Amino acid sequence: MKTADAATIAGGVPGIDLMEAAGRAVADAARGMCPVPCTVAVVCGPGNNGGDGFVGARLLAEWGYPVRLMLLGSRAALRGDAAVAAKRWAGEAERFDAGTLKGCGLIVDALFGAGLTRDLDGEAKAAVERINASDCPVLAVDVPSGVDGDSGRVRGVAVKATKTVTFFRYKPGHLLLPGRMLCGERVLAQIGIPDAVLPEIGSRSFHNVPALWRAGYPEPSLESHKYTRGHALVAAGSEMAGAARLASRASLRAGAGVVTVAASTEMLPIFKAALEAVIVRAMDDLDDYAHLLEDKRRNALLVGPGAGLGADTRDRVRMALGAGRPVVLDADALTSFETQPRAMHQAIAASDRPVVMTPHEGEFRRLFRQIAEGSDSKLEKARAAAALSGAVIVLKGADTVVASPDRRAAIADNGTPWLATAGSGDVLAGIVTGLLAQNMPGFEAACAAVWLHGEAGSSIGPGLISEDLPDALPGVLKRLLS
Ligand SMILES: NC(=O)C1=CN([C@@H]2O[C@H](COP(=O)(O)OP(=O)(O)OC[C@H]3O[C@@H](n4cnc5c(N)ncnc54)[C@H](OP(=O)(O)O)[C@@H]3O)[C@@H](O)[C@H]2O)[C@@H](O)CC1
Ligand SMILES: Nc1ncnc2c1ncn2[C@@H]1O[C@H](COP(=O)(O)OP(=O)(O)O)[C@@H](O)[C@H]1O
Ligand SMILES: [K+]
Repeated sequence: MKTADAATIAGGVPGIDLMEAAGRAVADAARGMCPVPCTVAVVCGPGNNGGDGFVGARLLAEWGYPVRLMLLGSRAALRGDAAVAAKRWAGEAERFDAGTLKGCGLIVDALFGAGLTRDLDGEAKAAVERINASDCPVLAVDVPSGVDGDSGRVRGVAVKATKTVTFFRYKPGHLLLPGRMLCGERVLAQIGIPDAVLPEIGSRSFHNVPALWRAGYPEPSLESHKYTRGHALVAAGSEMAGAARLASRASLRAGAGVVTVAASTEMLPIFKAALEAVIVRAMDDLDDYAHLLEDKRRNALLVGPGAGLGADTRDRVRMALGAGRPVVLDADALTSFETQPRAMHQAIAASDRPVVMTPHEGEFRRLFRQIAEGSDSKLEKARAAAALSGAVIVLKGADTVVASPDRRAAIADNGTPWLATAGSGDVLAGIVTGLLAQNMPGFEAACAAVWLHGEAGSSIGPGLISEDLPDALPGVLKRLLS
């Protein structure tokens, strides 16, 4: 945002104009929250976030709202645009104390935004605690004060907002937990920063929305046949047949033309009975898997769901990675390398095709312990793991991060807590595999799969079980592709 700001100002738009536009967006949002004028308490901090607050306060007062403005710090200490905005505010700047929020109908939190540099303590912490203790709705300017915009984490204490207005683009902290929850409803306001500044910023962080990958989404043409749409091979292993079934069905729904499930002979009847369109092949040992890999039409491989832990699964992972095809590693395929993660990274390094890993937080910690303990940012954790392993990392959860070894990373926010149900991750792994079978590049396939999985979950909602997810995909895809 500093670069965006500087480039916009260099392009001829004065900084105070940006602040005026930001303040206006805040005032508009406040008016939306309280259409009938109520007393608004605007709590301003010592930097430009406070400057936005001064502008918002002035406009609300012009519109007939009784406004009380409180300032943390002294008016004389304000600098730059914030000092200009404060000059344009004709009213008082009160000290913020226990009594000042009494009788207010709305609080505007303009304490700290992008300039938060350390944990809140002392007077700033007390101010946030007072805001949170009041039962007023809270409108946060840019980010709820105390939330780190880069990581979404709380620096000591943070405002719990009802609504947050931010500018130009969302920041990671608006999408990552707990920041996203503390934002309440999010509003994105355009304040005059042109998109032309984006190349200069060169951000590698994205919101996982279809614009990021839609252009490369595979669609069949009149000339397509099932083999041109790709052939996914799901190694089922000997445990939990349901996991591989869910993944296989999801691969088909994601558009793979053919899906083969490889399972032990004793498990075959279960698969044959449950999956009509899926080809079922016996795999009782590693030779059987090697034999299945000989057919090069099987062009995307999934190992993990229901695979079982141990040497057999590790061997299958090595064989898959050595087979010159895109590979998805999930669940037991990940945990089986808990004591020898480097062996997995080496096998990945030897593959020149995309590899996608889909760990939840627990699996991630097992594989990337140092990274998990060394950073507070889910975004940077996923990025570091992608760089270390050479795989696209899908670090799952309500704020799933997809990170590529080339440092691109995308954060999703379209899922639903109803996805927290057994087997849901197996479906996700199956969707990724189905998209890789259709030659979607690794990062894009993983982003698209996470988005589709989230949409499918959200379209079902309460009562969702994982079996529902593959069958919700046609509706989601119809909306996406039309
Ligand atoms: N960029 C843009 O395009 C636009 C940006 N705009 C707005 O500017 C905001 C960013 O403004 P900003 O950079 O002045 O930082 P801001 O968030 O006000 O905080 C800095 C002040 O807080 C202080 N401080 C920090 N941490 C602290 C702590 N823990 N406890 C106590 N104090 C602490 C810090 O003090 P210092 O570290 O210097 O001691 C400094 O005084 C941005 O969020 C948006 O709202 C818009 O106007 C539109 C255009
Ligand atoms: N609270 C939540 N909000 C949104 N999505 C969630 C939430 N909890 C879990 N999920 C998603 O559900 C899936 C669960 O996967 P996983 O933990 O591997 O489950 P399983 O092993 O049972 O299949 C992941 O895609 C994850 O992102
Ligand atoms: K704020």
